[in-house]
Amino acid sequence: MGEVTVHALRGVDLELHAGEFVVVLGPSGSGKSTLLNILGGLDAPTSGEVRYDGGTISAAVERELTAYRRKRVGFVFQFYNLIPSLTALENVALVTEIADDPMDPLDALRLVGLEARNDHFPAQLSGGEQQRVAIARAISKRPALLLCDEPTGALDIATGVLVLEALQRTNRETGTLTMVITHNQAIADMAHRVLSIADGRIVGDRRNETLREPRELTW
Ligand SMILES: Nc1ncnc2c1ncn2[C@@H]1O[C@H](COP(=O)(O)OP(=O)(O)OP(=O)(O)O)[C@@H](O)[C@H]1O
Repeated sequence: MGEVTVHALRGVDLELHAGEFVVVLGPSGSGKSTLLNILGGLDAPTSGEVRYDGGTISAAVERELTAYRRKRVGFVFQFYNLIPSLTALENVALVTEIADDPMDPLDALRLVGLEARNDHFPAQLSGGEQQRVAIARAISKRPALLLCDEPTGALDIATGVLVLEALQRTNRETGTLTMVITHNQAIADMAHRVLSIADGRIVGDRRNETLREPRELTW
């Protein structure tokens, strides 16, 4: 940034495995979003490599990167980014129409428990329900990787738990590698694996022996 050099990440070395539910914890500015954006092909590292399924994403040309994002990666952000003039089902169908081997959009909504609300517009849904539609949309293309940046950041506990349950169910039933960035330490207890980031470095990488269900979490 002009005269100032910002090191968002410093020598991150990480291997992620199919089917894992990974929570990434770290203070504000520690590099969590940067890591997620690099893994998702939204940002490119200035040095180093990102490998996926035998290929190198960091060296990919823009067209390949677009294909990687479109086919392999689902994104869920803190604010749901639904299209207000489309119903829940149509928001999901927007993605399934351009995917290679998508789910039926109604099946995706069923996975997040919102099948009955399929013809409702975002304004007719609560924040947590909108986030579950965003999850259905992200998983409907059957991504290998589901990247979630503070998915419960804007929600109260009860609603956040429903969103976490939807993420857990899709991880279990579809085997999608799910990565959830959060400030919220409590969420770590439902993850297979917990990464801690501080000052651009991975300072912790542990596995939970026993997992807690989302409804057992409190914060
Ligand atoms: N586009 C950018 N240009 C310049 N600096 C950036 C940019 N994006 C991130 N940074 C800096 O990189 C560092 C890591 O930012 P990042 O957003 O990855 O952190 P974070 O852990 O996700 O933080 P938060 O929890 O607040 O979202 C911060 O110092 C941030 O200011």
